[in-house]
Amino acid sequence: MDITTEQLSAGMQYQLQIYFAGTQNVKPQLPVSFEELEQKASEVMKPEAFAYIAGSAGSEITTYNNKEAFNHWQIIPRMMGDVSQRSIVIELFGMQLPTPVLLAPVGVLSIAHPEAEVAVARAAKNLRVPQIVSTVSSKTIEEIGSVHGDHPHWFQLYWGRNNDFTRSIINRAEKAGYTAIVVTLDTRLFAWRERDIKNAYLPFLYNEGLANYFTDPVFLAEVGDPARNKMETMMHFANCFSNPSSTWNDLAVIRECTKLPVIVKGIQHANDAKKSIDHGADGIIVSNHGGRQLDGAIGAIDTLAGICDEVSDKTTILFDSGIRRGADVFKAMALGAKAVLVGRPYAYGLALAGEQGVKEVIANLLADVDLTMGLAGCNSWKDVTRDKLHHRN
Ligand SMILES: Cc1cc2nc3c(=O)[nH]c(=O)nc-3n(C[C@H](O)[C@H](O)[C@H](O)COP(=O)(O)O)c2cc1C
Ligand SMILES: CC(C)CC(=O)C(=O)O
Repeated sequence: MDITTEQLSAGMQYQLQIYFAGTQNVKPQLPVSFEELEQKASEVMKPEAFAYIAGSAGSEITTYNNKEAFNHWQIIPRMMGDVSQRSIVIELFGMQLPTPVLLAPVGVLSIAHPEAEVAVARAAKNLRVPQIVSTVSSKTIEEIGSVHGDHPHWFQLYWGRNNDFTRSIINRAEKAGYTAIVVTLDTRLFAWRERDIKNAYLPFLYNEGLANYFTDPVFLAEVGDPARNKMETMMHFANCFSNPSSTWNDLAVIRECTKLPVIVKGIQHANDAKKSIDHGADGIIVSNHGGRQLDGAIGAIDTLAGICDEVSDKTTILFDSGIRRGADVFKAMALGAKAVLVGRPYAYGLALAGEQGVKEVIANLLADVDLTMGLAGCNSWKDVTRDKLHHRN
């Protein structure tokens, strides 16, 4: 009997196409493993731009902990269930999405590729994966939003002292079709990043990542011509970018600005998860910013179980920081996440091959997710439960 492609799983079909291309001497364009991808990106990018993306806070132990912590959780596979009809579809904020992966907000992407977030948007739309667009994107939220059209795209807010700017930028995001607002809480201070300090490199000082500020009526009304006085412009940017004196009660400002779901990013403790719910957030992203903010922090995946135990019946929980492979996605979902975000891997894909590079990196990850689910003996995320994991300790 011939095996039809319909009988093959998505992940296997994808993999067989790669092997088949190999018989014609066509090899994948990009390295498949994250470690080789990162290495290759380091060879083609400007050293200071690569260091900005790859780097983390201080000794970079938090990024190491993120990776290591995934090894604390080990998958216990089950045999001989029928896993021929798998689905990695999820539901998120009333929306059906074909996969559990979202593209994390990654700012200043013009340091990786001239088409920056616009190339990412094209790839995301093609793969039907939502993109979360950063306030400090290199292209404007309107340019990126117009690529997406009806395809889901969310806006990530850097929330500073200037409430008029906050209202203005949320309003622009709503008009440009963004369907959720992600408020990042772990970046109220800019971390001590040794690689960037050594290189004396901060992309904003080269106008990278300022597209949304330089097109915002509130920002422009205060600054006038941004080229006129660079120092003054930077002071206004800092004012709009962060506010270390804000407290939970201030979340009301954002809640009052929008009817869209508000999701807070950077939660690492169950009590903060509870606070965010009490103050009107519709969801949380358990994240330590990929290790880029607090040096010496706990590996992000190790905080997920406790947070899910406390609040998963009250809110929607997403996860990021260190997702590199299908097994990482499986573990986060088994611990209780409803979806995951991926950061650096797609930034490297972008640096190496633009839109096509982002597509390849994410398509590889999705095939791996599908195969991991099947090999673990699961058909859908309903089957991916805590009892499929063993905690090594
Ligand atoms: C170069 C770079 C820029 C980032 N910019 C933002 C940003 O603008 N807003 C934000 O909330 N998070 C930002 N992040 C953090 C990501 O959203 C995400 O939390 C992190 O990259 C996940 O970890 P991973 O890179 O290990 O996948 C950035 C991360 C990187 C690597
Ligand atoms: C302005 C920054 C803090 C952007 C960012 O989130 C990052 O570099 O991690």
